[in-house]
Amino acid sequence: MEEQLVLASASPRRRELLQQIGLKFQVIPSRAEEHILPGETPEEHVVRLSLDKANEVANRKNISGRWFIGSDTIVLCDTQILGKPEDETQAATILKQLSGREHQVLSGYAVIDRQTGKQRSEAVSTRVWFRHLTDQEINAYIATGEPADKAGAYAIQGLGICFVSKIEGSYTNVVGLPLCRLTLAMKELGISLLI
Ligand SMILES: Cc1cn([C@H]2C[C@H](O)[C@@H](COP(=O)(O)OP(=O)(O)OP(=O)(O)O)O2)c(=O)[nH]c1=O
Repeated sequence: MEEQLVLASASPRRRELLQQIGLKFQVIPSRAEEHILPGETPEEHVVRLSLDKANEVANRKNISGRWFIGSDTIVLCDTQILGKPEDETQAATILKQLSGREHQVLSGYAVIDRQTGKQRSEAVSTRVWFRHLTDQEINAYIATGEPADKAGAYAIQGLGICFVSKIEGSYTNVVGLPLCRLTLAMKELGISLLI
């Protein structure tokens, strides 16, 4: 029997986080578009995209499964939304901006129950402080390839942890899914978990 839970994501980080808590699920990357709409707040943005990603997969006719999870992660610095860098130059600009200061990582999640039509969604924020980074460190970090597909051009679960002097809030939220909040929402929608 196919798994009833579907992760609508191409992110290996999200897959690993759900595996970490013992869940069995299908992984189907979403094809939802990721544009910022004029006037929407960062919180509204990540929640909308999370819902779009989950709904896009849930609405496909040939897909089995009952519950669909979508998520989106952005970095907020100086009220500016920093997504995934388009190239190495942009990665360097982002890392220089984050150097020596605090930023916010905002992840949205959405869980949709296709059987009952019920859904839960929310934006969760984590505060992260970076120590000062030299240009040499930034260039060496970019050369590792790690920043390429990460919001804010770093990975807290990788080498990027060396830049983090302090964090306040959920760690898994920075990696890509706020597991504490998400699992509460999953329970409310009837998904059985070990705890
Ligand atoms: C800040 C940070 C982000 N990230 C990653 C998580 C996400 O994969 C990515 C943000 O991009 P997203 O657009 O949220 O996700 P995605 O395109 O990788 O996958 P999908 O839309 O299919 O779910 O940044 C880390 O892995 N570690 C970090 O420390």
